[in-house]
Amino acid sequence: MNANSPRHEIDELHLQLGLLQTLDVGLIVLNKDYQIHLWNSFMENHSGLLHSKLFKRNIFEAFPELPSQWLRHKIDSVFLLKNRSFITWEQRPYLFKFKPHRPITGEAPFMYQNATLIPLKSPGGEVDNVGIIIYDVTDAAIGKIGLEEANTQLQHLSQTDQLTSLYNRGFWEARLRHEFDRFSRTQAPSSLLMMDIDHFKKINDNFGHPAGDEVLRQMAAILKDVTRTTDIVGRYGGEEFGILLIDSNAKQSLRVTERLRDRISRLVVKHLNDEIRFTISMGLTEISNSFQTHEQWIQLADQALYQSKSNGRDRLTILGTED
Ligand SMILES: Nc1nc2c(ncn2[C@@H]2O[C@H](COP(=O)(O)OP(=O)(O)OP(=O)(O)O)[C@@H](O)[C@H]2O)c(=O)[nH]1
Repeated sequence: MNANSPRHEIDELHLQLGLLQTLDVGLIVLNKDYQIHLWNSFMENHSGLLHSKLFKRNIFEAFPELPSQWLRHKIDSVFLLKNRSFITWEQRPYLFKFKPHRPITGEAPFMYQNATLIPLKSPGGEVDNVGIIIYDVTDAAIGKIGLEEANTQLQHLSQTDQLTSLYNRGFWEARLRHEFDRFSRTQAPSSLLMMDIDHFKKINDNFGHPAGDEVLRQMAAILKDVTRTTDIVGRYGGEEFGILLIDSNAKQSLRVTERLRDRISRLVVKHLNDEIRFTISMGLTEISNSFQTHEQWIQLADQALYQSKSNGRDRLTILGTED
């Protein structure tokens, strides 16, 4: 038989496809009408549908759940451009919703898949068929997703104060520095509010450390409550907190300090049989071009807080808005 005869080509193709049948990947061959010409044993095993049942059926009719418009477009461009095309699980977790089958991937809800679309050329250079190879990448995908989740959790832990769930000092100060740098470009006002619970040591001494912790937690919850989600709330030290009020000048920030004083004055922290009331002192400073560094901004707000303390506590002092 002539090596280039159609009969020989088909035999050759069958030989190759026979080999591919044994591989642990899915293989589908489609013609230009999206009719299935090959559905290998991997696909049979995972779909529960035999090649003989699917032979010459339009793949989009046989699998209406496929993203038909998108996949049709992909297949068409492989026919047209005669180039390979790739689909990764990160783009779409799967093409065919198969159950995961490996014990290690017990937590996977389905088989994650990568796919390669290959133009199958006849010796004349025509592309009459497209092969789709489906790879089971569930283990790799689950590993990567797990790693990303662990990283997010780690990142959260490294930014957050355990007791109050506010930003910890390091992260809060980094955000403040960022805002300070941004100000030099935008000149958008922000204000820094530093605050401290009055006579907190007495709360610990009189009611115990766990009661003190509860006071800190409830104080933190109020801080979150009276601020916008864009404001940056942090625990600066033991019983000292800082809030970066974004896009608020000192005058606008007074609405927050008033709300805060009102909420704290009505707060009664119940712990065991005790009812704990407390007050806070505050220092407020609007950002200014006169600061060379963000530390100077913190220093002035801290100085304002210190003045509130030395003038009798339970009050607000504003410093540094005259320029
Ligand atoms: N319960 C509890 N106490 C803390 C924590 N961190 C710091 N403290 C306590 O906070 C207290 C701070 O006391 P001081 O700095 O003397 O301030 P103060 O008693 O609030 O007095 P003024 O600030 O002058 O009104 C100390 O007793 C610390 O032990 C914490 O995480 N939990």
